[in-house]
Amino acid sequence: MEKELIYIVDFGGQYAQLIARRVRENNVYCEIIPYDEAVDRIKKNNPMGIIFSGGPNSVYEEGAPRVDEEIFKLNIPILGICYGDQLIAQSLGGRVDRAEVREYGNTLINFDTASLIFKGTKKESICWMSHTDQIVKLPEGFKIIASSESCQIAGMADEERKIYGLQFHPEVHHSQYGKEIIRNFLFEVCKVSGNWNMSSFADDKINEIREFVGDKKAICALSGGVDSSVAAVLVHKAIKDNLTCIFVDHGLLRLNEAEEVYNTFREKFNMNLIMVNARERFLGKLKGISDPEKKRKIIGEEFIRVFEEEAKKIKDAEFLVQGTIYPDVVESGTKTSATIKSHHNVGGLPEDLKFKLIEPLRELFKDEVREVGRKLGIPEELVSRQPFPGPGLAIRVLGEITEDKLNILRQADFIFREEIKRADLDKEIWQYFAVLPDIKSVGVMGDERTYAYTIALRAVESVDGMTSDWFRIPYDVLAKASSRIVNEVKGVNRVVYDITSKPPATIEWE
Ligand SMILES: Nc1ncnc2c1ncn2[C@@H]1O[C@H](COP(=O)(O)OP(=O)(O)OP(=O)(O)O)[C@@H](O)[C@H]1O
Ligand SMILES: O=c1[nH]c(=O)c2[nH+]cn([C@@H]3O[C@H](COP(=O)(O)O)[C@@H](O)[C@H]3O)c2[nH]1
Ligand SMILES: NC(=O)CC[C@H](N)C(=O)O
Ligand SMILES: [Mg+2]
Repeated sequence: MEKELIYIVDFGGQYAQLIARRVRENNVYCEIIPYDEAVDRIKKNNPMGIIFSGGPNSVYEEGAPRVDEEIFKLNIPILGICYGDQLIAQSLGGRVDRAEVREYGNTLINFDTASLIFKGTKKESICWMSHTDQIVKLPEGFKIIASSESCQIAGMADEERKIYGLQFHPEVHHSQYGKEIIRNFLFEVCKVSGNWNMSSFADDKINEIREFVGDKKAICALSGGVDSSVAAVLVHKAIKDNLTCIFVDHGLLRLNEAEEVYNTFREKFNMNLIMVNARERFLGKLKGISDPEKKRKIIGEEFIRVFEEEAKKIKDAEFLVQGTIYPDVVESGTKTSATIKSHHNVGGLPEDLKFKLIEPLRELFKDEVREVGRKLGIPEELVSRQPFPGPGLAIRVLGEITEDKLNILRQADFIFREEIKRADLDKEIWQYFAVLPDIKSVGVMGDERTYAYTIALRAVESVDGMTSDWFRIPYDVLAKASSRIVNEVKGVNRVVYDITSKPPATIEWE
């Protein structure tokens, strides 16, 4: 069966990944590509449709991102959203200007329901807008298909050439017929059949990897977490015993984690597995370092050095498999998106990396990775495991890392996790852990003054880790955890609960 591909050209829009979601939800495979590689990749891979994302720039500014106009001559349907819409207009001879009335949020829009892209919608619909510019002159061959009170050209189309532009955002949850519009573009305009799903994703990747690796060998950075386990099983299906998994104990794991991961993998999977004790070298390199980004980069590099040493012991091990997923990539910063934090496996990689990387999950979100894992038959307890960041406790001990602080955090974290489990909340909460902020405060214990550490507890609900809210843990569970931590962990005299969503915070503290 021919693979149906949709490309999303990213102009730095906040919602580029949401567009990808919406497409995949329709059983259509898609990838997000940077605008300056768009034409080359489109010509090479011949997608059935192209979606231009929104973006923060104004198309008429100097240096604003654009695509080679050849893209409009390739005879592939295009849907432009917001910035993408404006770019189509400007590139094809229309005009874009600053709008007199800017529109943000809920806006009532009139659709021309005769247009293919609005099939099955109603004439009046609430859509989500977020723009300061607007199209003031249509390009030749286009007609208006949507208008709002202050934006006459809220939608335009050249139905013959199958080029559509929308000023509003159909990809966001709040746009009333958003899903229908995306579906119409895919099925009515691009004529996809929707034959893709997570099983075909896995099959495709397995074939691709088998071809890519040939009879060489690969090592897999295995953490025991969801992403690397799914990646390992996928690659193992492709190259069997030519894969060796390497689990690094960097001294930043949780209480008993190293043994648990090692034993689970030995028991459940029939794969080559090596555990490396690299505690001293990681902690040595991190000594005296308190800047979060520096810590992340040191860890990223040290991981690779360990993998290099291990790879030397295996003949022809040229490939490195990592369980990188899309949020790791965006948050590490791309050409168009800001660096929020350098995930060790992306932004923390050293420049002189010699391995050829295999990252089969790089385009997916966490919940999609879990779905792939289930399709591959990975046990549910592993697939639904809560995420644990590769840099481990290094980014939960704020400031300088010491053995002493790590031990305090390990014990507190263990108690918190135990109490969550006892309260039967472990399946409900997306991620939960303890943090050791670098602060001491005064307390009184047994009539004596104490001056000791504070532990912060964090628990969040999320779908994909991109946004999250703090979990409303019942007070009695918090009370129990707090009292146990202060009583059982020496060096702690205060416990606080983090009640911030993401954004504006992030899930981890560093
Ligand atoms: N201790 C480790 N040993 C070897 N590789 C690791 C280790 N920790 C992380 N990695 C590598 O870095 C990648 C990113 O780590 P990350 O924690 O995001 O993913 P994960 O552990 O696979 O899944 P999860 O997000 O569920 O914890 C992993 O997929 C894995 O390839
Ligand atoms: O592989 C990883 N390497 C990292 O460097 C890293 N930093 C954060 N995380 C995990 O990613 C999700 C989002 O985290 P943040 O809101 O803290 O950015 C959360 O689930 C975090 O635990 C990491 N995973
Ligand atoms: N959300 C967007 O794509 C915005 C596009 C453009 N920067 C505008 O303000 O109109
Ligand atoms: Mg992990």
